Amino acid sequence: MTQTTTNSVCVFCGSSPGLKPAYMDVATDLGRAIAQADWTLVYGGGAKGCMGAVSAGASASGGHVVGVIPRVMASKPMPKGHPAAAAAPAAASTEGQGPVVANPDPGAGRVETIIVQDMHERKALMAKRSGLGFVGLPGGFGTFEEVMEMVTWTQLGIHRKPVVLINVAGFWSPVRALIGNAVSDGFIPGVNSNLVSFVEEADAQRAGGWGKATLEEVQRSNERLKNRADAGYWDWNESKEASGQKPQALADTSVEQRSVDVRSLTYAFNKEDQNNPPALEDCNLALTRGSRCLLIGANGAGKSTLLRLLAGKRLPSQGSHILVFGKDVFHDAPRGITYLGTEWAMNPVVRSDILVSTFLDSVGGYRHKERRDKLLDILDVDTQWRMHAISDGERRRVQLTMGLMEPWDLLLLDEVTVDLDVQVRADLLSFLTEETKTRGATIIYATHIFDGLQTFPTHVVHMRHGTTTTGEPISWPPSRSDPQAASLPPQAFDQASGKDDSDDASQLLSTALAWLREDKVVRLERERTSGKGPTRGAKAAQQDQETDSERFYSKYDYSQNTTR
Ligand SMILES: Nc1ncnc2c1ncn2[C@@H]1O[C@H](COP(=O)(O)OP(=O)(O)OP(=O)(O)O)[C@@H](O)[C@H]1O
Repeated sequence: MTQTTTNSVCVFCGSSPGLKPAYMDVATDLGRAIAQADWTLVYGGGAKGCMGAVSAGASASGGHVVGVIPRVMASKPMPKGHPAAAAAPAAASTEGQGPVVANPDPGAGRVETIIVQDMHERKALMAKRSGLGFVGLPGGFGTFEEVMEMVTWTQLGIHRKPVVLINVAGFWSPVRALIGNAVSDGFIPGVNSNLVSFVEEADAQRAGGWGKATLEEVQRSNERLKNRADAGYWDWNESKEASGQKPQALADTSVEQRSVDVRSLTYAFNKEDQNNPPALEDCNLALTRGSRCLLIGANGAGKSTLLRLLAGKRLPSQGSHILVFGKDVFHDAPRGITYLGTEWAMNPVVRSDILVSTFLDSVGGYRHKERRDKLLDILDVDTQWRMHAISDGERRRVQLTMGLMEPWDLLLLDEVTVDLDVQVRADLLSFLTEETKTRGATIIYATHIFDGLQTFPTHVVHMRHGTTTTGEPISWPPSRSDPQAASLPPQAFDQASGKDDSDDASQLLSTALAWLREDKVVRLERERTSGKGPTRGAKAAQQDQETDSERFYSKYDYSQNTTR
């Protein structure tokens, strides 16, 4: 059974416009309460009706909002017959100008959109991202179906999370009556009737609002379920293991079995600076021993920052949780973590006139002769080179020999293969794969170069704007039975990938390309809705005032008179 521990709650509700003000007010209040409690709101990604109100309520109060929306809804105008199309027949869906939720009021919060292929993937992902449980506001068929399926999954043992229905204006009373009928006629065991609970007007008055009362009920029901030994009929992981499939999630492995366990990780370079968002926010990453995980993300997505935090080089914000082999990396660092980053080559010491053999011995090469010699062969290093008189690629090979000589249990690689020639890179990747298979070592590798990597990773993680986009890493090669795979673009499953401008693209490269394009669209949309306009590119530059340097150089621009 899988259980995510982050404080997040998933809200199902209607997205039709023109709903009763009472419903809209409750939705707004719920969003606000979620933000104030510092929980993440996971919802269906719509901008109208209760959906729009709950997300606007949360983001206006500075909350973190995650919208999950199928691609077709995110990119097409409202179809005929949809209540929203009747309200504004000429307008394209605001759920969808581009693959981004057009939240009408992004407020101070962080609105994030995850595009999925279909409704099934949406539901699976929302279920996964909901840490504490599900809340049902008034809605139509879609809402009925979603809340009932989430209850069914708890009854079946697929997850263990409560459903709380907000009974504003008695909207859900018929459902309560229906459950009562099903219990008395023997369709639902009596003990399971409270898998669904209801928040009433009196609860709202007592708690000081519908939102607060609902959050209290979610917590109460969550605790109740946690302590119920008999909740859930079957063990789904057991049945997957029996059929030879890998268990889907790591959440059930003990902390000691995991090599890496990052939960709700947040980090700001400058905590005082309120204008800049943290470099990392709500990152989650859990791996078992022997995993090879690729971090994929655009420049500035937060890959290096995450790797440095994992290496214990920086102190994460309070409430963050980084364990490596069950130990806190900053306060109780475990042995066996090796971090190799690009900054090493900038250090003047490694550019001084020193013999490579002396250099390697100075960092303990003599203690690991066998591994050192193996690496000297793989990386094709001449021990008679002098560090100040070698190429960047050669210096990188020395760094890798040095860093990999001592056996490591967790290797954090930050783009250090960038200047290796293809043969050395391929041999190195084989060596690393072997290390994970024979010694159970774990590797996390951030790179922008995907050539020859298609078969390397066991997992991939997408980082977008400082956060991981899935609660757990996505298994690679991808499998449709992995719930995390819902956030992969279709190219990931396309054996004949390579149809776009990346000629000979592997599925991995096509996936990375699709993700990064989507990330850019999300960023541009976020900039547009924030009212700040573009912050990068020519348009942003045009908005800048003429600078002092521009004035200076235009005055003394001798290049105009120079013959080229
Ligand atoms: N020393 C620093 N001080 C302040 N902000 C920083 C610092 N280093 C990085 N950042 C910011 O943190 C964010 C994440 O940077 P990071 O280096 O982790 O990204 P990355 O994904 O590794 O990018 P790249 O692919 O370019 O290496 C960026 O927005 C960056 O501007």
